[in-house]
Amino acid sequence: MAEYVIYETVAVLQINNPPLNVLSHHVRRQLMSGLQQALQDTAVRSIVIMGKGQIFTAGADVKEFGTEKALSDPSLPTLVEAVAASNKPVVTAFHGTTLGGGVALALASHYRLAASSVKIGLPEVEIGIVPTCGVSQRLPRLVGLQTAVQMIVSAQTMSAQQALTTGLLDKVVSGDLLSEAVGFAKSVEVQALADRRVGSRAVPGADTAEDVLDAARKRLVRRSRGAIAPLTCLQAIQASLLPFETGMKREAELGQYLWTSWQTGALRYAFLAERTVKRWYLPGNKTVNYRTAEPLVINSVGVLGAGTMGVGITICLLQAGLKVVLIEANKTQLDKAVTLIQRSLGGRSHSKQLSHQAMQLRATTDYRQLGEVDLVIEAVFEDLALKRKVFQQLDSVTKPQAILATNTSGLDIDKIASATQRPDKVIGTHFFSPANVMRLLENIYGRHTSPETIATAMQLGATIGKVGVLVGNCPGFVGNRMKGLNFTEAMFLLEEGAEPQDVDKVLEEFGFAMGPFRVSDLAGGDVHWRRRIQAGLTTEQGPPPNTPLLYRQGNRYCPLADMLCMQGRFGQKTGAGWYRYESGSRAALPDAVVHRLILKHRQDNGLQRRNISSQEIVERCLYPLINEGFRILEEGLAAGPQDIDVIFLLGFGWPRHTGGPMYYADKVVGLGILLRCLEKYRALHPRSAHWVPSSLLQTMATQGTSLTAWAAGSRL
Ligand SMILES: CCC/C=C/C(=O)SCCNC(=O)CCNC(=O)[C@H](O)C(C)(C)COP(=O)([O-])OP(=O)([O-])OC[C@H]1O[C@@H](n2cnc3c(N)ncnc32)[C@H](O)[C@@H]1OP(=O)([O-])[O-]
Repeated sequence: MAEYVIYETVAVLQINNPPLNVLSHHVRRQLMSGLQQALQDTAVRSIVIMGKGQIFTAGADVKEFGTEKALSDPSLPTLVEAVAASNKPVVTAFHGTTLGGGVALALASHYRLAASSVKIGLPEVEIGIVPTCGVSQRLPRLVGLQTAVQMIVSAQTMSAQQALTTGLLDKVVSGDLLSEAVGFAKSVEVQALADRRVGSRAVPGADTAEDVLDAARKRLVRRSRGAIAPLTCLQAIQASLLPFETGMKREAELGQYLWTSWQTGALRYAFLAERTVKRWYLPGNKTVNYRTAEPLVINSVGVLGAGTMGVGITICLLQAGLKVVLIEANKTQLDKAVTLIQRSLGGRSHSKQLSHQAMQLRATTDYRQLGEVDLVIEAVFEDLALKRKVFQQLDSVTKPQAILATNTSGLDIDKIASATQRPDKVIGTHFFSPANVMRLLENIYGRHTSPETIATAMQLGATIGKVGVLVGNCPGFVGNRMKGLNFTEAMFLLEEGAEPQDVDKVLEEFGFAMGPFRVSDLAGGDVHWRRRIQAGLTTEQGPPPNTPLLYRQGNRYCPLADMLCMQGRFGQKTGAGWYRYESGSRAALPDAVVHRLILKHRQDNGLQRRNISSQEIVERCLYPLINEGFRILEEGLAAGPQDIDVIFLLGFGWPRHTGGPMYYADKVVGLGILLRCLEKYRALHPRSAHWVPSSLLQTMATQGTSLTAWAAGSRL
């Protein structure tokens, strides 16, 4: 609701809709009625709009979008325009965070005030909408095109000080916001309003406008990769150069265009899915869930292994204010890691000027220092025997109630847990590289993992600013199990006629930041090669004895990646992989050596080259992965499609504007079309088991059920 209080001649309207003061229908109704009351009351000479609680407002109510409530009177545009039309001065005073619709109210007001700690932002582009309600028209008039583009198109938040400098704020206050706002409102009661109305101003620096917009357009064309919201938002900003009323009409048209696009639905879904997965439960036993399981309190964490992952994990633990004991047997490696960690946390190594966070780190080669930690994250080399040995040691040196987590990217959690006397306290915490940057934490429970251990790992994820997704135990877990198929098919496409750069280009146009071959070169081809060797699919010298080159373990197999690794071409780190890299450069250059290797491979094995369309590349690379997602749901390894989608959005660079693989299949491709496509490729490639449609997909496609509707019904 919104509260209405009078302070002498000032009417204060306070939004009170905890926790985030979103501008839901009942809030808008009360704000509107408060505004009307203040306008009618002759004793009132000015109006303050502010928020109660933690923040001013998180903006429009995203959960109302698509429902009748979003349009019910007063809609947000109606409320905002009523504020703009007020003939008494309106002062908006914000604190905490002010997003979207909150900024719209502020821009329509005559004055803007904020607490010094405020963060101001326009996240609309991230949920695929234009910042309407006049934001795209008023903001450039107030702060200029350059700043408006930065705020609207890149959704960057602004500090109070920046907002003051750019002219978005009239004043930053450090005292009590309510009394400051009331005092300020009183001081402007006699001021004329005409030039305080942002809509009546001209955009400053209009002579350089085209240059600014052109530069932004070029940047966006390069970066948007199929997402339509950023360029549409830019068009709305451009309309601010027109007379205000014309610009408002254009803003509304562009807003409607985005609103009705499928991408907006996908982005809104992604926003909500990231929050839905926090409400975790065991797919096979819903009684074990975020409500019934209590996490342990974690104050100190041990990290075992100071390689790239160990360092990244340590940084995010320290950043969250936890104490960390970092263990590494190799002293040189340990020292190197400490320097990296201190540098990243802003402290200087070997000086007294270490940041407070860096001072919470104890780095040692001595395992016994783990005796007092509450939880250990093991990040040693990806080798089952090694990890089992390490867990045996951890079991003996840590206190009995400590949780033992493994940062494996696909090894069997139960096999690791069985090396200890406390399998109930063993869990997988799969971080993604770089661990201090990537927001995903794939948490994997084993057969014996206790609810308390799961709750603790999920809570730890939230503490360190990650989105934790809980999944069951299977080779590769959810992410790598699905992703592996994408690369498998990408390689088959090389056998049939494509070049690595063709496949990468199509998938980058689809929206991925990098295609599968560039990703492989970045990650290092040797990582998966070792895994294939361990799985018995290949050897360091080539195919295992008596194995056909193009078939392994009953399935079609492409040996091209193995051939590259046998030549020491591991990707960027060796200067060559699927591409070649000039010294010091990360630019992937097509390589004649790879071209000849593929050509020879085709010739040697009688593989016919044909032209492969972009559509086929998308279908071949993405549909088996999606089919595997259905299998994962069928096997009860993920609670719902949202969990899978969040893993791909946050861990694998899946383009957000498509919602994630499962949403894309359900809402963009259509389950019926997906099923027919899988069947078509199954007939063409009978030796690839991943084309066999999952029975869950078959049932849903045949019954015409929507995956998202099915999931919404089954979610806790
Ligand atoms: C200008 C023209 C038109 C206007 C357009 C707009 O304003 S568009 C809107 C522009 N605004 C945005 O895009 C808002 C973006 N929001 C954020 O960035 C963050 O929520 C935060 C920084 C405000 C708080 O972070 P935090 O980590 O403290 O909290 P958290 O993120 O975990 O969320 C807690 C709960 O609140 C829920 N919820 C949050 N916002 C909204 C909302 N607007 N609506 C409804 N619900 C919302 C969220 O789903 C979750 O619910 P659950 O799952 O528990 O049922």
